[in-house]
Amino acid sequence: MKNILVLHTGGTISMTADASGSVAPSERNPLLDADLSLNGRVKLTTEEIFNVPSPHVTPELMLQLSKRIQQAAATGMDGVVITHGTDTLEETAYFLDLTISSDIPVVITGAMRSSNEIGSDGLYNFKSAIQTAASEGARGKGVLVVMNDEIHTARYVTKTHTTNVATFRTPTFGPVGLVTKDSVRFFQELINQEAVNIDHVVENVFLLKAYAGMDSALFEVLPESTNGVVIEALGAGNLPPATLPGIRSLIERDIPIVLVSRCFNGVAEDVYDYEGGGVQLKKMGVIFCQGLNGQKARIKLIVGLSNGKTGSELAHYVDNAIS
Ligand SMILES: NC(=O)C[C@H](N)C(=O)O
Repeated sequence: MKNILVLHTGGTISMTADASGSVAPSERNPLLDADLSLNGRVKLTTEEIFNVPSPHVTPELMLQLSKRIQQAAATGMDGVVITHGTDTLEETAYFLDLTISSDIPVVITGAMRSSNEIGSDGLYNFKSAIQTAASEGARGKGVLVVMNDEIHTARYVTKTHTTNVATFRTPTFGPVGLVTKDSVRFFQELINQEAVNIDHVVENVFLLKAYAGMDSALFEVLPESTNGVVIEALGAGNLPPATLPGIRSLIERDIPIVLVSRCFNGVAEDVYDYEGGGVQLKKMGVIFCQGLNGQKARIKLIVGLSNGKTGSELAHYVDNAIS
């Protein structure tokens, strides 16, 4: 029998739709009444650690969740399942992946349809997540996201559709496993990454998206207290030339700038050697982050800074996304 800790945090999976179709938190989380012991194979211990829609989730709440999971691992739990709203699920999942050092399975899930809607996917995803957390194959694989029968890594999964139940996808690399009625199968090797220890989260790390004709205006209005900036750059990792004065002034202020691509697939690299091209940006000191999307790169920058990393150590930590 596996002892699994369930941590409910809120989101559509625990919400109810009213007669007009508007969705809001339920008076009582319907998942609390679900009997999902998988025919006596698992014993669930359930906590509502918080109950918020995921747009209300902050890095501070992610840290609280991370600490609770580490404590559960230290006190003998065999696995952890987290239910979460889908809007920021990928950010929480990646934050946990970067900060939890235990190798017990940690699985996060959510739902696209609330508990009383036709075709509600919550209970089913919850069951799949429990199955995964109770499986031997999930050990040592970092934080996993289970939705719609698929298993994805926290590092690369992203929400791709506003309503479709098949919203969670892993661009470029694909899912790492599959949940069937009775089994959990993994079909990709996972890359391990060492977790870092943090006891607080650094604030004022911003995310900007590049666009045709972008200039330095947004860089110039960043507050004095800015600790870091992530830019979703164009294509393989290029920016319009008019952004360069803004980039230069941030680098002169020792504010780390991390660059990812705004493209859905692929990695950012210093390929182009023209004004604003990746070669020039890298020479200026911009950190290229390979394979993460903007919101994940921001989480990684927050975790790195909160761990006290600076300079080349921070650059190595942030850019080392694939190897
Ligand atoms: N499907 C969902 O869970 C979306 C909801 N707005 C949330 O993230 O809390």
